[in-house]
Amino acid sequence: MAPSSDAGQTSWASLTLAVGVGAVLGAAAAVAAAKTSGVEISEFGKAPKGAATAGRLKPDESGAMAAGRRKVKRVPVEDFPPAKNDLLLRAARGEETERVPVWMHRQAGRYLPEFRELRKHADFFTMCQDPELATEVTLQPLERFPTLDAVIVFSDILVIPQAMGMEVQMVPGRGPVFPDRLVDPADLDRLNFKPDMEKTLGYVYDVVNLTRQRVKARVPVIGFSGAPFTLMGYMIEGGGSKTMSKVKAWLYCHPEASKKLLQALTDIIIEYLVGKVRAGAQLLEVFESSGGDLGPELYDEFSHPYLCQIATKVKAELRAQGLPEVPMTVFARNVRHEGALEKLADSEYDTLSLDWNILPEVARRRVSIKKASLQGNLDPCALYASPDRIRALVQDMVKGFGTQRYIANLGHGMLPDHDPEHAHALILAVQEVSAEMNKKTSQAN
Ligand SMILES: Cc1c2[nH]c(c1CCC(=O)O)Cc1[nH]c(c(CCC(=O)O)c1C)Cc1[nH]c(c(CCC(=O)O)c1C)Cc1[nH]c(c(CCC(=O)O)c1C)C2
Repeated sequence: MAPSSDAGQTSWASLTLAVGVGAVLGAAAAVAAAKTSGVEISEFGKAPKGAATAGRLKPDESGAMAAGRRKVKRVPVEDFPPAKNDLLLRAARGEETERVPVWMHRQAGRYLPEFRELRKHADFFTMCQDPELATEVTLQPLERFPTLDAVIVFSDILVIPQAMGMEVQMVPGRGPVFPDRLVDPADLDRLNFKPDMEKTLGYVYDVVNLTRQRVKARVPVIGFSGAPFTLMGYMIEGGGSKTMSKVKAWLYCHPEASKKLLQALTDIIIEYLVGKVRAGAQLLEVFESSGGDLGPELYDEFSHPYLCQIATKVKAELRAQGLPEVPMTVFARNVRHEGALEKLADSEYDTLSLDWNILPEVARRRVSIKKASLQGNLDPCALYASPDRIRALVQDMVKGFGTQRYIANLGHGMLPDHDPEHAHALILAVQEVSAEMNKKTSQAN
């Protein structure tokens, strides 16, 4: 593909700029770090022959691009020490915790000035594809909030449609855009249903592995994927959508083609997630962020079975390959119709992540503590409140969920205009309030 200078597309100039900034940011440090951290720097900045511009990569090109820039010497997963702070993993597995672990969806992102500084110079997908940059962004929240209980690897759910051959642009102020969305079932022929994971998404494995090296066992590293229906939604809508009318039209008019796509996505996601564990991920989260756009019948037919398949098959595959059997979380946003949470609790997911439209005590009543852990669910907009008010809201939330089998988080993600100090207030409040509650309970017993 020739370099393009169309409006809204990244040009060679900005790619060069991004690469240049990477060099400026990293040059001396990266060379020094390379010697100690297993990163090999190979021709950083040299675009491979025929490569697309950043953010517009085709499958083969993205692998070549990442490989052309930097190679990470991956440390085998069995050589990593376990996390010293393993509260998140214990809470997910249903083991006792002395306090509630806390992290935030989208904690590595635009509300952090240090993220925005890097983002000024680099296209979003360039950042995802550069292991040094992506690892740095992944660790930024932990550097700022040292008591945070987990890091989530910086990437995006839309790297899977890219690996299947679709073009995705991240347009500032607009979000993801697919210039050639899937219009009708004949368009499925354009997709690669069996992409070579290492070639197309090996750069994500590099970020996972490098993060695990750099986090130095302080906290667990979370890997994630979008769920099949959520990804299908972006691929057919061509970006975010309020009504989801195009993708839902597919479900009603082309159910068989829809299932063909959902199954292909499921198979890819399974392989992708297993690969993340092989690279070092210690917990996996599956984001069905668009699940609530389906009514109960559509959800039961087009989302739930694929979500379950992912958990069952990822765990079976981890066992078969002798990889660590990591806990899995599902975030089925706005899915709470009768029976839905109960069914997810019966699946192989260890944790259900909840949005803020359900009271903590109601969720805990519906999901037996014997069956699953819960994660969530503070309204992200609550972070606009004062730190004192945040603390009071956290107190209610932790009381509602209880301190065991519970992971505090937002009901969705951090927003770009959040004040990082308010995120800090959330973290500290969860940790102090829950430790205090546990102390009181043990004294009472
Ligand atoms: C920081 C960021 C991300 N994605 C996007 C950004 C902003 C990009 C920018 O700087 O322009 C674009 C980006 N990516 C997406 C969107 C559209 C949806 C949205 O606006 O929330 C945008 C703007 C699509 C996307 N991307 C993601 C989801 C699922 C979770 C959710 O519902 O929020 C979805 C739906 C997952 C995601 N995305 C990201 C992470 C990183 C790790 C972390 O959580 O800190 C994760 C887990 C990172």
